[in-house]
Amino acid sequence: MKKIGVLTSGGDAPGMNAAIRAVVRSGIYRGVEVYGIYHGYKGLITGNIKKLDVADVGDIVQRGGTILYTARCEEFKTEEGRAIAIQQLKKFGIEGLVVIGGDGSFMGGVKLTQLGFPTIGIPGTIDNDIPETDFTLGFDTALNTIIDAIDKIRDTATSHERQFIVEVMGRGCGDLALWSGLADGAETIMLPEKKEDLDTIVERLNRGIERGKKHSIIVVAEGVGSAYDVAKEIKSKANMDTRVTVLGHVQRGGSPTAFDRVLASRMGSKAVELLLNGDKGKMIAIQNNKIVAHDILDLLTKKHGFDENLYTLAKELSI
Ligand SMILES: Nc1ncnc2c1ncn2[C@@H]1O[C@H](COP(=O)(O)OP(=O)(O)OP(=O)(O)O)[C@@H](O)[C@H]1O
Ligand SMILES: O=P(O)(O)OC[C@H]1O[C@](O)(CO)[C@@H](O)[C@@H]1O
Ligand SMILES: [Mg+2]
Repeated sequence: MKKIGVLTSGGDAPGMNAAIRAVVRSGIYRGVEVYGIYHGYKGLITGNIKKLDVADVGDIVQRGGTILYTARCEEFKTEEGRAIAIQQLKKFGIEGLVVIGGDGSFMGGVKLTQLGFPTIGIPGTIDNDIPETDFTLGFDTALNTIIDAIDKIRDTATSHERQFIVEVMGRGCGDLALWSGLADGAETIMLPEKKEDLDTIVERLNRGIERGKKHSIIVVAEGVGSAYDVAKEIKSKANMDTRVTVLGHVQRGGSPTAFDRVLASRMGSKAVELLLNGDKGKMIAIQNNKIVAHDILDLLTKKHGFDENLYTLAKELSI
């Protein structure tokens, strides 16, 4: 293999740039040319492709977002779209591809692999919703952004003796809510994986109030529903002064943490190594601090594991 490509696809995540840098530099170090494909699969179809040199990925390890831009591309889901993409890859002489993104992006990669075009995935999404990896790129940074925000919210919650409902991202996965809730000592954590009825939650809040606790933080994963609805229901069940904060896309930005930068570097290098060894249709993962690879079709039949122990611990510590 003499030329490989790299693209980012789906929602962006801090650490994607560090992964792009690692793919480009590991590729060049191993003697191959590396091409950046802009705007995800859309750029593959339109041929928005450019050779990247060592200097092109300088000064980006610390930057959030993705210098390659990202997109969701409906056309790539069609056979015709993918046929054009393959033509473009052939035109540029690119023989292997690293896809940095989420589960949808990996499905796209698998389709390319099935068409005889080797692809390796790197999990990049703040949600941490990918099976068979302990962490995805961006999760740790987003977590730290959330914690910083909740610490600030707690100051005002304490001063005004209010109950704050904070909505964090995570469409189908409650990891951001669970980890931030535990790290911030939230009184209640609401997750899509663990439905708890509001009466129980209100009872617990009331017990706290009886003990003299005048404020509390409730962290809600977006997959559970709107924080505004939760606040409305709490108000209807108990006379509490509530406020809502929806953290939104601020969670997707910012300079990646050291953890995400190191993870991105390890994953990017491993992806290139695998591709050049003739591997395909695999996703790089981290398990017990080891960088490993899993068959994408296999792993997409599974669900990201819910950490029951962490949930129990969070409950234990917020009695
Ligand atoms: N089944 C599929 N076949 C071919 N391409 C796909 C498929 N599913 C998704 N893709 C491609 O991958 C892109 C990104 O997918 P998706 O919007 O699901 O995001 P993702 O990678 O799962 O990231 P996230 O969910 O973290 O935002 C799609 O817009 C499409 O171009
Ligand atoms: O606004 P967008 O780009 O559609 O993304 C929103 C979604 O992306 C995620 O942050 C994952 O990247 C989800 O938690 C959220 O629902
Ligand atoms: Mg997804």
